Amino acid sequence: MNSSPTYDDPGVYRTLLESTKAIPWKIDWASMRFTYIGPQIETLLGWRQDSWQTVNDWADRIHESDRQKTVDFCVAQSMQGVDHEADYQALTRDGDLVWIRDVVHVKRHPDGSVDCLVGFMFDITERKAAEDKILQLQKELETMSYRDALTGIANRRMFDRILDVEWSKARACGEPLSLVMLDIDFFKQYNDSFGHPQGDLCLQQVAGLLDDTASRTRDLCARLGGEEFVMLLPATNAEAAHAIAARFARLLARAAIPHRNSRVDDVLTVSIGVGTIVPGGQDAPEAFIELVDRRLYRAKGEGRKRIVASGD
Ligand SMILES: Nc1nc2c(ncn2[C@@H]2O[C@H](COP(=O)(O)OP(=O)(O)OP(=O)(O)O)[C@@H](O)[C@H]2O)c(=O)[nH]1
Repeated sequence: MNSSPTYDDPGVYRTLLESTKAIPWKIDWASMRFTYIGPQIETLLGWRQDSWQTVNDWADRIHESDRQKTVDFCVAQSMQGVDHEADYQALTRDGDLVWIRDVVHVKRHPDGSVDCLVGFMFDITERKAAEDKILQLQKELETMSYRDALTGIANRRMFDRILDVEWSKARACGEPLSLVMLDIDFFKQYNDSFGHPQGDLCLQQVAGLLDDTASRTRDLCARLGGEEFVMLLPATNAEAAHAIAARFARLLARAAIPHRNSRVDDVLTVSIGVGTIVPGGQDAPEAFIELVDRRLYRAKGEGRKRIVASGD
């Protein structure tokens, strides 16, 4: 290996190159051998400077999950004479991994054929770790922004998104889509008699029962806000939707959550509106939600603790 750089003023350039954190290198294209690599490589990866002889030494020290695609990419770009950058994980002598960004300039002969490659390796481990952290946080944030913080089930935002998707699917397949909307009866009085923290626990319990009720993979339970919940039931006809609403009411009755200040029972009850639609060209999800909501409020008006599944 010839480790002396071939520059006009080797002394100055050498000092500059070897004092940067980036690691300079040069590969002769015809022989595929390193003609130079900065001594800093030993500090970064542990491999001695004179152990970098051929491109195979470079390829062998790339983690196997990145090796083939990095080598293929760099060779293809170099053959086309295109400057390029490659990010990959390099293996240190101790078996650790370091993220490297290799920035490569392709030097060509006057006839256009490749003469040599010159480049810099940058240690981007910290940057990658920060990027990974940001991605992870973004994912968490996205998940959180679709979940109701109190109950852990989907929130209104998620419901709106899924409804859009299921609506299109139902329209395309001519399938029925059902909604069960429910609201706890006299929940203000529940909070007043048991306190807000107990009210929160009660909402969590109701959410759990909803989850138990609508168990098919495409079913979605969501908290729309306050003490109002919804079950979105794809490929479910009116009869089945009514049966599911009734099943929830049964599960809630079995849970027998005491509610001494309710005016309809001595346990927690709900009022429920149910609707089913096979969406056609003119139908809009908003109008369907409003219809089911009106049924829910009719259930309230007609005495609560009941299911209304028909009428406007
Ligand atoms: N504990 C708790 N209470 C909530 C939450 N969100 C809304 N509420 C309460 O739910 C109650 C809803 O009251 P209303 O809209 O009057 O309804 P209601 O008392 O259930 O009466 P009806 O629906 O007519 O049977 C209010 O007292 C709100 O403070 C929450 O996250 N936690």
